Amino acid sequence: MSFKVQTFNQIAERGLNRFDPVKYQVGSDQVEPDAMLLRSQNLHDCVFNKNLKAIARAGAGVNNVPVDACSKHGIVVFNTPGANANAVKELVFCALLLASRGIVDGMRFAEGLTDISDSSVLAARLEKEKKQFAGVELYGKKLGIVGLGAIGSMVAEMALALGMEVLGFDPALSVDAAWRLPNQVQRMESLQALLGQADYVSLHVPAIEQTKNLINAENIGSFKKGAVLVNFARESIVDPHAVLAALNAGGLARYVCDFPEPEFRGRKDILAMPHIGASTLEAEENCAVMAADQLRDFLENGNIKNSVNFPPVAMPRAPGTCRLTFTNDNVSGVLGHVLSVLADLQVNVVDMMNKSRGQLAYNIIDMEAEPSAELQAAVAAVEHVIAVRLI
Ligand SMILES: NC(=O)c1ccc[n+]([C@@H]2O[C@H](COP(=O)([O-])OP(=O)(O)OC[C@H]3O[C@@H](n4cnc5c(N)ncnc54)[C@H](O)[C@@H]3O)[C@@H](O)[C@H]2O)c1
Ligand SMILES: O=C(O)CC[C@@H](O)C(=O)O
Repeated sequence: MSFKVQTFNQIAERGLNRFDPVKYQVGSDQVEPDAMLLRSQNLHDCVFNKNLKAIARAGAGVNNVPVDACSKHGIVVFNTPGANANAVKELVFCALLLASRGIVDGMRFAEGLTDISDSSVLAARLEKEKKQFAGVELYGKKLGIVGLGAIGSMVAEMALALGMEVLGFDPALSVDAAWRLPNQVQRMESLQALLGQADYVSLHVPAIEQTKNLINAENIGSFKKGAVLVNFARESIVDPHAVLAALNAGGLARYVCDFPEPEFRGRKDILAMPHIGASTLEAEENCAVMAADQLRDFLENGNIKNSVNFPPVAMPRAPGTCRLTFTNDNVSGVLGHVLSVLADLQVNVVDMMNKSRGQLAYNIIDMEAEPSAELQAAVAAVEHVIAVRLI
């Protein structure tokens, strides 16, 4: 059994090393790959080859992957939940400080005093001018966190440790995420309520249809006067024109984000970084290793962990068996039909698992003996079966 994995973007070496070179050909030049491994590469206009079985996003957001189209073709899409959350949390801490203290302007000012060569003259000038760069402390301020998943919950913990009050809003909070959340986080019933009370607002929601322009011209007026908006989630979540208008009107004090826009240039009240929230050695390695391991387990065993469109499925392999996996539309009767095909071909089933998620169902069947050549085609021909593999 051998597989081709096509890579996009800079994938950490530690992740690439997880692929055994005897079984895998890995690289950006692979054609007709079994799987793709990527970071922010936009796949929306990509034409997928018929052999493609899986796409692994080494990161959290999957807005660069056409997930619905993948589901239609039975392509499993993975991400790496939480693997870069600490990196983003640390940069949010930095963003809160940058927004509150005269760090950037003060450093630029000091750097700009190039005409002063005497250090005591320089020190006297800096002492005289430093009042322009005075700021405020985070301690005692209110941080509103929108989206309390992997990153939001870590930001909450950090803010509480800094002595901030934390307000949270997440109407879709999972049970696991709720368990992770410190109980001092005050639950807000609406985004509006959070915006009205927070001194700082940090966004940690996915870029999906429901979060497009979540911060917009209608609700930007709800921010507390002088509040700071922090966006290390995605550009589509914030309407930049609404932010610019609020900054110009003095409603918002600062916008710190990971997504520069041409109109942001030269503004002292906007600090825009080049999408570096997850750009740490540790996060890049964590994401690459997790993505690679998930791909390997899927390609070699058909197991699925951390998919955004398929259910989680893992079945230990019964020794000496051959494994059939298939994806089907989640309608009744398909599994029964496939089992009758196997019975007609005199195949003995040793173990099996069937799970569904939304419109899709996924099945693993371990069979006693090596099946005849016609089995895969016979299963593929069953109505509502989308993809079949023999592993
Ligand atoms: N800047 C970067 O480099 C960087 C790095 C990692 C993640 N991100 C972005 O951050 C996002 C969040 O990452 P995560 O790891 O915390 O994901 P996550 O899935 O663990 O958490 C997202 C949370 O948002 C909540 N949510 C969804 N819709 C919401 C809404 N309308 N209002 C409030 N909450 C809502 C979900 O219920 C979930 O709890 C990612 O989807 C990605 O786009 C950016
Ligand atoms: O790969 C990156 O650098 C960014 C990843 C980040 O945006 C994510 O959604 O995890």
